[in-house]
This record gives sequence, structure tokens and C-alpha cells, in this order.
Amino acid sequence: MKQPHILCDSNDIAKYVILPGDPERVLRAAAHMENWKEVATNREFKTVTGYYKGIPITITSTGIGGPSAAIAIEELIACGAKYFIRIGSGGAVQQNIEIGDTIIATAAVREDGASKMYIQENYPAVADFNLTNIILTTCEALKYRYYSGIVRSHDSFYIDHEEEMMEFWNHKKVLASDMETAILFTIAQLRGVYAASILNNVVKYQADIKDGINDYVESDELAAEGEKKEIILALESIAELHHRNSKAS
Ligand SMILES: O=P(O)(O)O[C@H]1O[C@H](CO)[C@@H](O)[C@H]1O
Ligand SMILES: O=c1cc[nH]c(=O)[nH]1
Repeated sequence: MKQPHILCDSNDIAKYVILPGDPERVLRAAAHMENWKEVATNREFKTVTGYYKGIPITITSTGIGGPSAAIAIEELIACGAKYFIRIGSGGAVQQNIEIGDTIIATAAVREDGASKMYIQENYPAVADFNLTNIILTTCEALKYRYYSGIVRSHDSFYIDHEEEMMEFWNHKKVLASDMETAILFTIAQLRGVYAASILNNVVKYQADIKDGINDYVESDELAAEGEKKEIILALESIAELHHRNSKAS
């Protein structure tokens, strides 16, 4: 049965799934795979399935924010997906994080609305330890500059107290903001699938968000390089995970 929003069924979806927000990033990531084909595109959800080092992998865009990400994730799970790696963009909440740096989330502050519709706020949004550990060791091997720790997922860009809010989370050692990591981790824990999240930093801490996003849209070289790194990191991590899964079975 085709799922109502992603317009895919279980024949279209691999066990390993990569989740960018942006549908255009799906195609840029697919360019690193072999024999891929676009399975479906509907609204913000673009799905391709192909192979990386012979391993079937699906890439689906989630769109912006928790509600659309939740729809994509639930429908992908209904199609049999088991492992999810988000490849997102984020805004730094710490001064030392540069544009294009890689952020590997261990957990997310649930400042979004969608995850609260699923379960009360004291339920933690945590990354899958095994999958995240593979990403960390793969990142070390690739020699990417990276940070690992807590991120914050939110629902609103242009609120009046954005600066104070950033300062608050800066003091709480949060690394970066995005909009989908919290819902991904929450749903994965509730449904018994495995999730991790990699963010490419596209905005310096306390820089004007709009300028940062514009730089990104204008393909700022560092941000584009950061995106390429997160794509390769996700694909290489899935290759390592698959290798371990095959040995264990
Ligand atoms: O670039 P993506 O993966 O969409 O991620 C980030 O970018 C969007 C906002 O500009 C939000 O979806 C946020 O989480
Ligand atoms: O600052 C930023 C940049 C990307 N995504 C966010 O959620 N925040």
C-alpha cells in the first residue's frame, strides 16, 4: 500500500534511510550513490532509492519542521525502514563552531511542538548509541572537524526573543539548533527503530540567521563543503553498520 504523503510502499524503501530536510539535498546526496532512481515526489517529500557500495539505501526529504518530518518518518517506518540518519543544516549555539563544521547529536532539547503531541516533555530525545558511535568513529577516520553533544530542535525562526534564547542555550552547552532532530529521536525511541543526526553548521553563533541562510542558499563554499561531508559521513557510516550487521547475522 502506498503511504499517503511520501507515496511509497515497502518495495520502494530500503532498511537504511538518510533524511535531509531539503528535497534538493536528496539529489545532491543521491549523486554519491550508484543505480539510484527517484521513487516519488509529493509536496516536500522527495524519495530516491539506490546503492552505496552495493548496499540499498533510501534518501527522503522531511521538509522543514517537526510535523512534516514526523509524517515522513512514520510512513517510512510503515514501509519497513529501520535505521535513520538525518543529514540536516543547523545554526551554531557555541562561538567556536565554524560554517561547514560537522555536529553529531547525542540528544536533542525538545523545544518543538510535534514531539510533545507524541509524549510528555520529560521523555528524552536521545540518539541511538550504537549508530551514533559508528558515525563518530567514521568521522574520526574521515578526519572531519566535528563536535558531538546536545542540539536543540525548535519550531520558529523569527521570534522576538531569539537572541536571549540563544544565549540561554549557549550557557547550557547546547551545540546547535535545528528543527527535526528531536522529533526523529522521539519517534525512533517510541517505535523501536534506530536514529542518529548529523548537522552541517550553516550559521555562526549570534550571526543574523537570515544572512546565514542566504549565504547557504547562495552556495557559500564552506556550507556546501560541510553538506558534502555530512553526506559522505552518513553513507560511510551505513556501510560500516551494514558490515557489522552482516557479520552478526
Ligand atoms: O537543511 P534542513 O535539513 O532542512 O535543516 C534545517 O534547515 C531548515 C531551516 O532553514 C530546517 O529544516 C532546519 O532543521
Ligand atoms: O540557525 C539555524 C540554521 C538552520 N536551522 C536552524 O534551525 N537554525
